Amino acid sequence: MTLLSTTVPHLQAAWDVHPYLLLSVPFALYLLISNVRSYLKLRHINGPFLAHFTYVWFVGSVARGKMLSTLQKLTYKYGPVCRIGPNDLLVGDFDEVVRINGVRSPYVKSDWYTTIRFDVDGGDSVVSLMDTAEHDVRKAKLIKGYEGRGKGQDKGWMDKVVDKHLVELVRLLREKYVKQGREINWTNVMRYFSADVMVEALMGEAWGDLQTDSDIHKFFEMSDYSTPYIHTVGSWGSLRWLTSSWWFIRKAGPKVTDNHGLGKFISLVREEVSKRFRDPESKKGDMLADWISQGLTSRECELDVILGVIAGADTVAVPMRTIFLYLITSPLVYSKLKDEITTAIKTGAISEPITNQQALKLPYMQAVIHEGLRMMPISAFGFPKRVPAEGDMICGIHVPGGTDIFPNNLAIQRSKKVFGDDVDVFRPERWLIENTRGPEHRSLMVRHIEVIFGHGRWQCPGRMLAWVQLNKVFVEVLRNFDFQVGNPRDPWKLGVYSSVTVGDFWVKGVESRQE
Ligand code: HEM
Repeated sequence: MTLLSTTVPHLQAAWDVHPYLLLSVPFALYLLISNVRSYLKLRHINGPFLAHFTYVWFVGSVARGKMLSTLQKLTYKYGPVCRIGPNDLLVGDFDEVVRINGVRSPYVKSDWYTTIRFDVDGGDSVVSLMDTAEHDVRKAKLIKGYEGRGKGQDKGWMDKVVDKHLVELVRLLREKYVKQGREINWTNVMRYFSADVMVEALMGEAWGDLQTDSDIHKFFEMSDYSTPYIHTVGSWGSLRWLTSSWWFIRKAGPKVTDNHGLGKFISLVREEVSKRFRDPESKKGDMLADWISQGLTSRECELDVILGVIAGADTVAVPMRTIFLYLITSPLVYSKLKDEITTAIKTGAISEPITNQQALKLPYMQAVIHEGLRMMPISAFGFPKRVPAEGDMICGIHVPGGTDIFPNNLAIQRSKKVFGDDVDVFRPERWLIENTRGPEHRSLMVRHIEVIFGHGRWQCPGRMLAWVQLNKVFVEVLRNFDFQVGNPRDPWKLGVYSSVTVGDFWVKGVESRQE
């Protein structure tokens, strides 16, 4: 009673002078307690000092866009398990990442996935569906269409979709650039190619980015500025509940009334989907036709077609740029690959365009693609999963329930145990069977590369379409042209926010076709 009667007048006086200061006391106490609780939860796991208490370290590192070198330093300093946030660990052990993401794993998606929501009306595509059972049901309906096994998709469907745009790509390179002696914006032509492939595969007709050599709907303009944003916000645990709330998306997200970007693109997809639901027989043999026949609702179709373009366009264009830079700046590798392609043409081992099956039989080209993916893993770290309530042992360390686990793709792809001591060197020869410890070892190497597509029930359903494009594009451009980098001093602008972005990448091409 005495304490109360002496304290209240003091509080009253403080309130009169500094009301905001007084209000900030409970907030500061809350922050202090929650930081201490966060620290204690994972205090036995090493990582950068700030990462133990706040998201400042993680957010700052992602926003700088230099995640490749950051992850490399972390891996050397802290080993396979490292703390990168108050509730977040990075795991670079291949077996553990495969186990965590396995089909029977009790792990669930981290709420990081909600940052990939884009629908102003509150719908989820397969990737942002948080409930595992709902995700699995949706994915089961999507998978055949994605893999070219759906209704109306014949055996050569994927080859045909890709070939059509390869022909267009070679035409564009020859007519607009090589013949005129103009430098090629490799960033753009690769993304126009993969976008046209993706849109045609999904809805039966491409936008025509390649034909017009332009970002027709300014889709990439939107994705260029949203990629750093999504990754930065996604790494800020306490901010993402706000930015992924339907309220926020409705206020700041894309609108179907927009005349370009994601909003415009959403309205185009809605139009096509509603047309197809009115007349399901109007187009056959694309992913959408299969999904309708699988019983997806029109809302689900809309959301998953939109996701397909977002997930499948620039993702494939990234390795078509990164592998290409490694290739054209490594003369010994370049000439060996050219020789392999020339011999295959002369001996009739490959058709024009090359088929996916034929490409799989070109050992040096397979080596170049795998090594290029290894050097630059498209996303430095993978999508996080949440440890089940009872906790788990990861690499022999106890990890409490509720912790988010990010796969460290870079560490997996630079594993010295699997790839040898020179892991930081671009050396496709390591993939040739005679240089491996035999077929089993080579297949282990391949599985290490494939973690870039995720694993288990969450694995990327578009990876076959991605491989078919990668397997064909280098053969088709190299059988026609020779290339050199436009600006050897500063060949491109690279950003690694987890996803890799490549801008300002110019190359010079000359005719090299021998009839
Ligand atoms: C080299 C190119 C690609 C890479 C590296 C890649 C990588 C990934 C990754 C890491 C995931 C998430 C896995 C997880 O949740 O743990 C994913 C999911 C997904 N990807 Fe890809 N992807 C690529 C190309 C494509 C293409 C071409 C398509 C479309 C044809 C596509 C469609 C999807 C979809 C729909 C999902 C969501 C799957 C689910 O939630 O179960 N991706 N991809």
